[in-house]
Amino acid sequence: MIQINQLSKKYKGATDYSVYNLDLTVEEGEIFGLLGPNGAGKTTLISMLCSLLKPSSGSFTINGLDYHSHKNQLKRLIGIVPQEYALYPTLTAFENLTYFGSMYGLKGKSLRDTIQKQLEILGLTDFAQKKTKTFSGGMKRRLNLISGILHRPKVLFLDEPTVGVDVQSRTVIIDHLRKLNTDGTTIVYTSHHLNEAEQFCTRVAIIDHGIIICQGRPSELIANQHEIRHLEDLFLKLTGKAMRDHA
Ligand SMILES: Nc1ncnc2c1ncn2[C@@H]1O[C@H](COP(=O)(O)OP(=O)(O)OP(=O)(O)O)[C@@H](O)[C@H]1O
Repeated sequence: MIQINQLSKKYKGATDYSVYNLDLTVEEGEIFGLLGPNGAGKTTLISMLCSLLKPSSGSFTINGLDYHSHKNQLKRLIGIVPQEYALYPTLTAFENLTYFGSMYGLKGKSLRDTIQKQLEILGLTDFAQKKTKTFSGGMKRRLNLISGILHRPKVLFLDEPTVGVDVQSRTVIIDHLRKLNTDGTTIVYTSHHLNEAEQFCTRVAIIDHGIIICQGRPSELIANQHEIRHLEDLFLKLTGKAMRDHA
């Protein structure tokens, strides 16, 4: 489904690579977790896969399509849920979603029905006509999710979709992502919630300094290590306890 070959990114003026010669395959139907400390390169990688950022070198295909030759086809195939809220604060929830739906060529009754259904599943029906600037963090995260899935993408990229939300919102978001996956959407997501990733992902890759240092099924990665009971233990063992401050 996703085939990444020797993908690298060095930002303009930077001395180091943020992603370096990265090879990775994600199979159709997976829920794949990209895990790593702050500054590891997760957002950089996901931004390149969403075609929001140009790679310095290397290549990737999604469903056999390469960005350079099939840009428009690829854009329809994928959904993006960015880390920053992609919402217009002075528009209502319904207006925001109508705008995002129209960007994917959706319109009319079918778009309105899809929006209403998604708002209902994510518990936002009563707030459809409210401006999003009045929403709590959890509500914005749920709305941000809907904006990326209205066109029923085959592959969904999510950058920290549950950051800063309470357990209730997180449960609704994860349950909905599971349902989307069961219905045929391949999911690639980044998170700092290692317990969540352990439960949610079919496979994970731990990234540090732009390089994959370990990948596999969470249960197998844990079973293969002595005195490691959870993904978080393995994560700390592999990436260390030093903080990763950068500016
Ligand atoms: N626009 C940019 N210009 C220059 N350097 C950047 C830019 N964006 C990110 N970086 C650098 O690239 C590296 C990887 O950053 P990235 O945001 O991809 O990490 P991350 O794993 O997503 O981190 P976090 O968990 O904090 O979101 C960091 O060293 C960061 O400082």
